Amino acid sequence: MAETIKSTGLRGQSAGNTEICTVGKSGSGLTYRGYDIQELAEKARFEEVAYLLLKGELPARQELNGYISQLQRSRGLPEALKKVLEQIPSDAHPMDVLRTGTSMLGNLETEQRLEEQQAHADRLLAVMPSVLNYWYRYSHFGERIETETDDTSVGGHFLHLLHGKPASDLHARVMNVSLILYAEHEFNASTFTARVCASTLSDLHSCVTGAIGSLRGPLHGGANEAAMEMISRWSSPDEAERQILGMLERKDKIMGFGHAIYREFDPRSAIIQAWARQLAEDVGDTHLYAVSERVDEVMWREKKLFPNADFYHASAYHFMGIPTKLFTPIFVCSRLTGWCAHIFEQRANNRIIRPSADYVGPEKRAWVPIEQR
Ligand SMILES: CC(=O)SCCNC(=O)CCNC(=O)[C@H](O)C(C)(C)COP(=O)(O)OP(=O)(O)OC[C@H]1O[C@@H](n2cnc3c(N)ncnc32)[C@H](O)[C@@H]1OP(=O)(O)O
Ligand SMILES: O=C([O-])CC(=O)C(=O)O
Repeated sequence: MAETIKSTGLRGQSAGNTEICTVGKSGSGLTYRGYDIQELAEKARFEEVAYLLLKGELPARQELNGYISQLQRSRGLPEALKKVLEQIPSDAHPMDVLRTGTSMLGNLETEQRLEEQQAHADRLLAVMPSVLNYWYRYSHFGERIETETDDTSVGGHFLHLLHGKPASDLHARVMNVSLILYAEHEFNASTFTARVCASTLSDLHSCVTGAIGSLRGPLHGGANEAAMEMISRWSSPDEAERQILGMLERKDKIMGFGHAIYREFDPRSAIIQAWARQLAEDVGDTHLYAVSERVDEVMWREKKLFPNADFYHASAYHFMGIPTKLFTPIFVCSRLTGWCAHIFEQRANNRIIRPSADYVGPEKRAWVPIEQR
């Protein structure tokens, strides 16, 4: 029995090799192709990190400039995809919109051969903010927006499409860091979904569509939205503390805390926390950031549970005027890079992923005719 519980959720079991990322190893505990997350968040552009993950090495200056131009040129939406997006109601969850948008794109720009995989991954990276914001602005405000902007960064472009004006330097900087932090995380649930799908030799759009479905859940990417809904209910740190103690008493899950691999801290949290603090000062926030810090303190004091990547993303995104339901879709715009890198890796050394199950159902028994049941 103890063995069954331990192995639930495949925890602690290796499911394969990867050259892309380490999680929970020495140092800061998170590296992308050998580069430490802290250094990447401080020094890199997201487009450089995307290049690193998808193509294996950091780009030289010319390669980076070329990549940025390529992404800029690939932001347009086919008319048939716009038509589909216009059919999706305003109360749909935006993760469902991305799932449908990716799937539709797979019908319009189908991956035919393995050699096309890089081009399709780059296209998805360029076009995902367009899919989301075209639907959002049309369904909520009746506007058919132009999705091609001059913005050089994916993060700045995203905010530009959302708000209809170029992002401030501070907001573009925070989006850059956020997209880097969310880009890759080894065999997490959504990436594993993508790899399982890739292992059947399916197409890239199917792998990404499945991964979006896995990321949507509140135990994974959906936790940033759930954390925002939770902290926005409380108007002071004292109220937050009372409510959290009550939730812990009732054995409720506190969204944005804990992790399947990290045991003491998630190295991404302190990085986005510092930006959330700066944004709080920038907008003159009077309580939301303080509420977040108090929840963090109480969770550590009571349970030795720490904020994961999602918790401080909630207040950071909120301070940039991003609607809560778009939080997890931003995660998609970033994690696409990790998913696609893993799809490539799986394809390069493939064997169909097909584990076994321990049967715990009824013993073999006799068929009962329907009249006798
Ligand atoms: C980007 C990301 O996807 S990061 C993860 C985002 N998800 C969340 O923030 C959702 C909240 N967190 C959780 O549900 C979990 O911590 C998970 C899903 C992330 C990890 O789950 P597990 O690997 O099963 O967690 P773990 O084995 O560390 O749990 C140990 C104990 O702490 C408890 N625990 C873990 N996280 C929490 C939490 N956020 N709130 C309350 N209790 C928790 C578990 O219930 C478990 O208690 P038990 O031993 O009495 O059953
Ligand atoms: O690794 C995990 O299980 C979840 C996570 O933090 C991520 O996907 O970024």
